[in-house]
Amino acid sequence: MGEFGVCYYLIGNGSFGAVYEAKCGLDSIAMKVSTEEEDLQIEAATLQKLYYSDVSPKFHFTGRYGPYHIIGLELVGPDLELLRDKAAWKSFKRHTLVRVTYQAMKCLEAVHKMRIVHRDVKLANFAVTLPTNPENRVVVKILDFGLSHNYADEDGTLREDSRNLDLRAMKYASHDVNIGCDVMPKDDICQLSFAVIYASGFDFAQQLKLPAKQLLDWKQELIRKPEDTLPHQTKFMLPFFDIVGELDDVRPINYSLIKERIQACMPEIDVASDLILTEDDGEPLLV
Ligand SMILES: Nc1ncnc2c1ncn2[C@@H]1O[C@H](COP(=O)(O)OP(=O)(O)OP(=O)(O)O)[C@@H](O)[C@H]1O
Repeated sequence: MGEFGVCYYLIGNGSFGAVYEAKCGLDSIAMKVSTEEEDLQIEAATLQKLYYSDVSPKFHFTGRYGPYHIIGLELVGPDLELLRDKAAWKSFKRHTLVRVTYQAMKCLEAVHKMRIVHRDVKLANFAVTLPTNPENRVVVKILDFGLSHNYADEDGTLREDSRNLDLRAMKYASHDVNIGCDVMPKDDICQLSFAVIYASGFDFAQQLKLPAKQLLDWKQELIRKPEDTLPHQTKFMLPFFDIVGELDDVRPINYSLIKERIQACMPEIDVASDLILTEDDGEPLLV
């Protein structure tokens, strides 16, 4: 119990801090607490830019407590890593996977529209909203802008990141980032495609343990020949992987076409239809 009768519960742990739920009566918010001032400032500024896009938790305030920097933000529900972990066979069902991919793609589209690259796209950095309606409908939101970067000015001039982060060693980075290229929007989408493979039940953690060269080759093959490289449980999403493989840093990204391709992965359902957060044996289940 903290000041003013506020209760704090730990809900997430990160590399440099933690995320708490702060509960005061019926009101709850999330508080992200970190020792990394610059990353948190960038995150706060990015969340403010994205406030009206509705693809990230709403920004409430920033503050400081001793050595800790704090962001108060909208509390969301479970993240996709946890939901995958709780799902049977540690995989989303196909109809859930295509809807999740569609919504995650919409998040990236809104982020890129602001000339921001996220650079840390993974299941743990997407979460569903808290259900506030009787049908438990939820939407996917994108979290954690600590590594994000405003990569271009309004006139399109590319901007350097003064933090000089070396993202080459990031195992789940895209092939191009691993070989030293700057992260551009297509690399966020490529990281999303890895998250999709993981969400389909593939043991991606094991894949990441491959020697660096082998892992790099696999990523390249995924771009060149997704039909031969995709694990069997993700093959039905070939139309999506085909278009991800065609993306480059020169031509503008056609987000509508990518969303059409996600729809083509499962024509029998509407991929833009609602996700429902329900429970199975007391565990959260996304359908
Ligand atoms: N607004 C929020 N509402 C509820 N839970 C949240 C919220 N933001 C983050 N979380 C939870 O906390 C976890 C860690 O959050 P986040 O990724 O922002 O922190 P981080 O310190 O940057 O983590 P990492 O270093 O692992 O990337 C998330 O995976 C999610 O489970």
